[in-house]
Amino acid sequence: MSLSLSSYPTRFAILTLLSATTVFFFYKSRRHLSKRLKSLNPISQNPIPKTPRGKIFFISQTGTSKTLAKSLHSLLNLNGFEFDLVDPKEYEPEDLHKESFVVIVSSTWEDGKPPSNAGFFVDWLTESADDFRVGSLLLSKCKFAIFGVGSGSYGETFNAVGRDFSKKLKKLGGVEVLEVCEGDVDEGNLDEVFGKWSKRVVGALSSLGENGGYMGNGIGDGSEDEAVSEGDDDEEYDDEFEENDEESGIVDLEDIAGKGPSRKKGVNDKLINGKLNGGTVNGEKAMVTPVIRASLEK
Ligand SMILES: Cc1cc2nc3c(=O)[nH]c(=O)nc-3n(C[C@H](O)[C@H](O)[C@H](O)COP(=O)(O)O)c2cc1C
Repeated sequence: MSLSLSSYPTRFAILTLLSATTVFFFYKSRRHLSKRLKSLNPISQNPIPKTPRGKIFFISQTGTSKTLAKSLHSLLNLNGFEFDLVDPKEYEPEDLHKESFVVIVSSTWEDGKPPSNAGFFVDWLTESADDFRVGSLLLSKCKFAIFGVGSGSYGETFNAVGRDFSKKLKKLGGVEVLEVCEGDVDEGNLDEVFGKWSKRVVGALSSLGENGGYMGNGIGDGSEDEAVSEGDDDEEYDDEFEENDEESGIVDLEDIAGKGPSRKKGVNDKLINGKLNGGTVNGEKAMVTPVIRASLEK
């Protein structure tokens, strides 16, 4: 049977073939175009991960530390560093491991204890730091600096809380970027000491920004003149950062890291067995240890 171009079936077959080819190439070119557009716009595919804003915690009974923390907050904002001023009472310490930079301004009270707004925060840190299974990498992404407010007349417990914070955060892997600064209300120069220390915080943040250790939008280049907006103090800031002390003693870190004691209701509510219910034991708020929590979430 001979095929003639003029025959109806042949024309129909050619037309069908042409249509199918056109549809195929149209589809292919659209896919190619959309792929190209995506590759030209990498942000839509790989959004830049959001680094959490820094946190300034004020731990204060009568407001002194809170006032100082507020002034540091203004100074950091003025220098382009994004920080939140936080009352630890309102903070979930379980989120600490997500923080990139934490500043604590804390006073010390009777018997070297912290003010009441830090009760849970301190208990959480103590439990976590004392539990060898939590490990020393829990806060390894968190850099921190501490300013203590106390009175020298209390002798051994002078600024005990600030020093204790430093020890516990370091034990959990936090990286202390400045030595604890111990302000003494009895000396009459607390504001001045705090002002100098604040400048060193700005300097440290500027240096970290350059090294990619902190993703604020700091405008300084690490020099004190540029980083600090007021004052004429020429004290050098200390930008030596302590290396993360990676001590061993970690048991099943994957299960436990980032899971210190929690006050999140959902977690506490899961503990039943007649012991814990609604996050309380005999009417008191329950502390869930990392170990209990890890086994709950398995
Ligand atoms: C009852 C009492 C106990 C104190 N105990 C200590 C202490 O043990 N160690 C210390 O360094 N300062 C101690 N202080 C001093 C406070 O830390 C100081 O007054 C500080 O300015 C309070 O800051 P705040 O208002 O931020 O809480 C104590 C003060 C009072 C009134």
